[in-house]
Amino acid sequence: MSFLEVSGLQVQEDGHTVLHNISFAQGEYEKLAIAGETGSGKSTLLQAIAGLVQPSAGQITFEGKRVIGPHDKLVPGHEGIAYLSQHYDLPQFLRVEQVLRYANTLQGDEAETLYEVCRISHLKQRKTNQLSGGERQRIALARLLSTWPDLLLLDEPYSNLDKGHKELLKEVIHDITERLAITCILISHDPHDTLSWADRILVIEGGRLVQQGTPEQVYRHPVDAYTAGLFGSFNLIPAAVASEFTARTGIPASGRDLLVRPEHLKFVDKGIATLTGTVQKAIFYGGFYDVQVQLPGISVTARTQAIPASTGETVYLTVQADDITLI
Ligand SMILES: Nc1ncnc2c1ncn2[C@@H]1O[C@H](COP(=O)(O)OP(=O)(O)OP(=O)(O)O)[C@@H](O)[C@H]1O
Repeated sequence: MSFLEVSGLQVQEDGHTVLHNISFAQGEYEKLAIAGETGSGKSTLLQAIAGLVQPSAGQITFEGKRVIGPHDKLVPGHEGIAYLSQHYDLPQFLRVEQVLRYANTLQGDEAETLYEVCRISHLKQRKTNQLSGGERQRIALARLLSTWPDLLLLDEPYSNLDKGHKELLKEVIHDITERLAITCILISHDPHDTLSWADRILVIEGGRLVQQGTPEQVYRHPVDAYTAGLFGSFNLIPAAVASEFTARTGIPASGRDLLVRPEHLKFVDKGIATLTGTVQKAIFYGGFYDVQVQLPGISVTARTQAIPASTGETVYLTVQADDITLI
């Protein structure tokens, strides 16, 4: 029995199918992230898991029991599952301590641990209208967790936070898993948040689950250009010029397009190069340069720590077989 099992889930809104036949399972304490472009159905998927959106087909099973949709339940939601919406709300003009007391089902020490984990112990005497966005969010989170759910669904928790509040919230989310033993699913549009945190990432495109895998798998071997683009920049090499790239790699010419990440195109000496080109321009990004190189038939971007040559000069490149994805 899986901790969470979603099978053949379909959701319709206003006559449109928003989620198509989604199936996956999550183990207890497995950190699952959901990635996808705006409008792909990520929030709808979390809301269906929370029992807040009615599936039109399929089912969701949590800890062995079916999650009931809002059409079949007087008070929508599931007591073991908490959903932190992008649009959370706090009561106005109350002291934080009052907000938490009204929601709280926990006893003294447990409640204090929760407030400590959420980094809000020092805010209890403040009024809710005297808080920053990051503080409000951590209080909303503590209020939600005071029912001590087994599964926490976080919908874009880092959007609209400055760097300091974002880093603090990352520590809070880490401690929610480690200290409170609550399993999390997280949506973020920033690949740094998902790649660095998740055990597994689900990629949603147009309401369909198009790939699931470890961060390394989805980053290094995306199934298509859409998935590749969610996690960073890439070069799309059309099949017509692909043989130049696969030369000396042992990858057979397959008539398919290739994906290569900029950092996987390496500047090398002429003797071991597979590609010869001309530097078009180099753009400085702080920790690295993106160098645009004109090859026969295509311009590519290679990422490097140091500019290999001046504009107009010849450079030599190579790429390893493992770093090429056929699509
Ligand atoms: N209640 C609803 N009524 C009609 N359409 C809806 C409803 N809820 C969602 N949709 C539509 O379903 C699609 C998926 O929406 P959803 O909010 O799940 O996407 P998302 O991937 O979370 O987007 P974002 O990243 O912008 O939050 C969108 O086209 C949206 O307009």
